[in-house]
Amino acid sequence: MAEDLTAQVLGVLNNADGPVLTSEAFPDKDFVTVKSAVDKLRSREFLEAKQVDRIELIPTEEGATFVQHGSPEARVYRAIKEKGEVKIKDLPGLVGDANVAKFGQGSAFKNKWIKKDGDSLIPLVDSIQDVTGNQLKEITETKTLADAKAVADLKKRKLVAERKVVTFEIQKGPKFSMEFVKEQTDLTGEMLADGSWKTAKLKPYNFKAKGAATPSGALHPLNKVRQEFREIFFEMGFEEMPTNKFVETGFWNFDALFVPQQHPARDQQDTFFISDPAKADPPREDPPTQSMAELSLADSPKHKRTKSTVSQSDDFKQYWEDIKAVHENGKFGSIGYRYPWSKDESLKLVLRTHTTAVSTYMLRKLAKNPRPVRYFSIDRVFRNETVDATHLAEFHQVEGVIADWGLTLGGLIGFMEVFFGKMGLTNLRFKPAYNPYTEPSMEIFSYHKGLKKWVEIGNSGMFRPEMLEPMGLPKDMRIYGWGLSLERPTMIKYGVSNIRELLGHKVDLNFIETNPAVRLDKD
Ligand SMILES: N[C@@H](Cc1ccccc1)C(=O)O
Repeated sequence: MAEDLTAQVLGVLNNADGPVLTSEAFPDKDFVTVKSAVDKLRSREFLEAKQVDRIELIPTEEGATFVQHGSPEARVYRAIKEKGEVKIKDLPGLVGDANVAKFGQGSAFKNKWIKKDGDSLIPLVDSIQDVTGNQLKEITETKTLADAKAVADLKKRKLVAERKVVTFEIQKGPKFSMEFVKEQTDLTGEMLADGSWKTAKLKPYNFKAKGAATPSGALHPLNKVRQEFREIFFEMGFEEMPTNKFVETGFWNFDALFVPQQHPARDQQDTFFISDPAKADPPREDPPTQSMAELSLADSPKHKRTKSTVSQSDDFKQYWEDIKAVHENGKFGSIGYRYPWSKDESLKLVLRTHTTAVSTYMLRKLAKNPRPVRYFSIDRVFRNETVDATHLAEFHQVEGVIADWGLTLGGLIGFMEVFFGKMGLTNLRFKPAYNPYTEPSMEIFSYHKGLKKWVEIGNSGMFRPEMLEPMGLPKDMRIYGWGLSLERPTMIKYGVSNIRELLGHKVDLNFIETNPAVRLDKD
């Protein structure tokens, strides 16, 4: 830490009648030490200070030799004068330096101090004034030289250099006193009790101080992007679906969506199966309830139904039978997949592989009171995938569903343009794709300017009659569905190229705390 000069500075001011230059009062103290004492005293009005910058001259290394031995021309003159006559070839030996002899001779000729006489040199004058040597001596002593032309000359000859010196001109301030009492920053209980507050010197508030950063929680980037998506959905008239169940039956995750039981997605490689319990009760008219709040209430132990009260309504039995029929032999105008449908397979418990399971039971509920609706959800899904830079075994799915009469594929494309347009993605392409539960199906691509290529941003389609008709939805009702991951736009927005920097134990908490708010508009 810098030495505390406060007391000395006060002492200097006490003995002075006017302004004092700190560089003169404290020639040996470094600038930082002086500044810290001056600042401390200035902030409490013990002194007033003005910063004064000035340029000082200092002789260079070569200039310093002139101060010591005189200029080369003076050295040459003195050597010749002393001997009366000097052979040119002996001069270097006499002045002790070949360069000094060479340059000194030139200048001494120019000054008309010496002249040539055959191969000897002889003096022309009785005495000389070593102007350059004297100028450099003066500079060494006073750090300045009045003659500006001479200074320019010396600089050109690299005999002096300039140095900027920052100093303070200080004088007594309104609260000057020799006693530097540390100001109190707190009015404490003890001060009130013992009366010392009456005489205490309290430090005035500094209303300009920025204050220490308050430690606080921070939203994860995924949550910020999620919130942006939610706002887009709400703005477009969507209701949020209750997605707080990660475990589903194969029935709701696959069968009700017309995903055949042999479909590769239902493989151990793609789906996580629950081992304990491995199987569920037959699906029934149960939750989902209307809201998130109701759903969590229904899940609470107080409201938990016991097995004895579980029964399948006739209506639900019919749904179950229709799903079996539509897979096995076909129904509702479909020829089905023609394989023996297994009830056990549909009762297997899985970590949901998509939130479309939730959309499905919301649509089944809609069949009770068919009307145009717009639903969305943004929540976690699980896939037994090989983990790499862009894939984890779990991610968040953004999902939307629109039910109405008279919907067409053109309408879906138009809607996608509006929906993704709100995120700044305007240049879309649609590619025919396949989902067991939608026909037609389309993958949605957007041109990524940064990556300079088309990237897939979502999957969509119109739900199949094989899925909707067993639910009891009107035959002429059409339903769009689409899904995308929350991680991909988040990674693009925050410039994260490895998903492990976004989720998991390698996440830098500093990044989470300081990352900016996101705006899903044009890049
Ligand atoms: N479930 C699809 C998304 C989707 C939802 C609804 C309709 C069509 C597609 C997926 O996981 O990619």
